[in-house]
Amino acid sequence: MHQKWLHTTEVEVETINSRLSFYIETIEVSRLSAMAFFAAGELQYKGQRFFWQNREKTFTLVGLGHAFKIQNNEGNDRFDLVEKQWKALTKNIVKEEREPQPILFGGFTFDPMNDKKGEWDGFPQSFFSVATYQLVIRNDKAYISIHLITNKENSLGDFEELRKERDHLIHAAQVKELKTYSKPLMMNYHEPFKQEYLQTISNVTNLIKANEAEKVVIARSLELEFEDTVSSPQVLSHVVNEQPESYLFGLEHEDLLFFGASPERLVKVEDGKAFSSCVAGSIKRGKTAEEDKQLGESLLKDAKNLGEHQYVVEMIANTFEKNCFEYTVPKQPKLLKIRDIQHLYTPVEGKLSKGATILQLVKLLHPTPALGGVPRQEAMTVIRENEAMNRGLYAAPLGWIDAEGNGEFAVAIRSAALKDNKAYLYAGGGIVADSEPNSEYEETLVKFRPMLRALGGQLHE
Ligand SMILES: C=C(O[C@@H]1C=C(C(=O)O)C=C[C@H]1O)C(=O)O
Ligand SMILES: [Mg+2]
Repeated sequence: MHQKWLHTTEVEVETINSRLSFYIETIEVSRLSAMAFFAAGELQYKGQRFFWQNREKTFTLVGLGHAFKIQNNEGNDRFDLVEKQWKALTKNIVKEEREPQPILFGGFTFDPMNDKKGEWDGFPQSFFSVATYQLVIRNDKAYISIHLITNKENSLGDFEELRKERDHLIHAAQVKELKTYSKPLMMNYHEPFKQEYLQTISNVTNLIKANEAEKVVIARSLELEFEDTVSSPQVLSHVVNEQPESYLFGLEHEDLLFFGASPERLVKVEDGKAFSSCVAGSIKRGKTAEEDKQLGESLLKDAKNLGEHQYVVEMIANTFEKNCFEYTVPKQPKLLKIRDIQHLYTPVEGKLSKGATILQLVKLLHPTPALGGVPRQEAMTVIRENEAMNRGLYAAPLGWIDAEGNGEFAVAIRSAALKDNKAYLYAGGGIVADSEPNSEYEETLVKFRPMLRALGGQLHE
């Protein structure tokens, strides 16, 4: 194994109420499979792992174990609180050139005011962690960092143990865990709220016609049951192989795995530049190249879908207007084609004003009208009162930040929660005055496909 020692750092950090030492050691390793590294943590770190890959596949991140958690149930203050604690934790870290830094990974649930019971019971409104073992693959190089954050006086012995364990994990990832996984065996497929969903869509279009809101995104869930408990690497490996054009993610919290393949960026910040994307308006892929092209062209001209899209463009442009000294928004949407569906897509870019940060943008942007609606508060009330489920992290901001203020959040759609031998799949769509219950229903079926496929479920036409 080729190894290059980088550095060991000890910094004193004052968090909200205690003094901690932050030990970091990063080594470069010969390239290894991120999935195999994730799988190597199956015994020791199950329930404390995460996986992330950006759309361009230029950045892959895996975390095993929690060196430190930042979590809270503080409603609207949750974004500020995570930012404050992360700053406190990292303010003394000395940046070394070109090395990956400690990364904070996690998400903010869709709606802290939703109290419906279900698979998300016990999940915090904000849940982030710094991994004990962090794998970063970037620019074709792989780095593994050990993070130890402790209030103990002398932790060098503990750190030595972590080094041994790291070497076992690397060995397992390179030698033992390169498996191919079969699809889980599905026993039951429930569409629990189909009639309610169709009814809700017609109720919501009536509310919209009565001017109680302009656009509301309504979602529903599917429940699958499997013969056996399904493991995280098993489903993630299928998602990774089957959805090359999306953000790929998996986040474990105790016995729940939330995972998915989303085409939608909420916000990315890199060296003071901010990027967001408006993704709303959908049509299926064609069976032939010609049909696909025709469907795409009709989507680009369709008034109902352009309407859905425009709400998102206006809101994101408005947020960039207030937080950037310079920004661009193309006048016309393009097509974003992914395996199962095509969307209207408008990228937005800007240069951040002084004081604007990625977490502030997440706070301001979430939920965009692609996932919530217009006006925001009215739409959230309609969602809360009309959806049968708790969205948890579905349609919510999920991603990472580093100590320098760089990071990226996707909108966690095309996603599912896995708990024991059950999976809950989520999909929704933007409802406007001229929405049709049946075609919205069809749209959700298309949006379920990526996760249904990864889980070995049947595919609807
Ligand atoms: C809500 C979802 O997707 C969102 C809704 C879309 C629509 O209604 O056209 C398109 C893309 C997403 O912004 C979902 O996939 O569950
Ligand atoms: Mg739609």
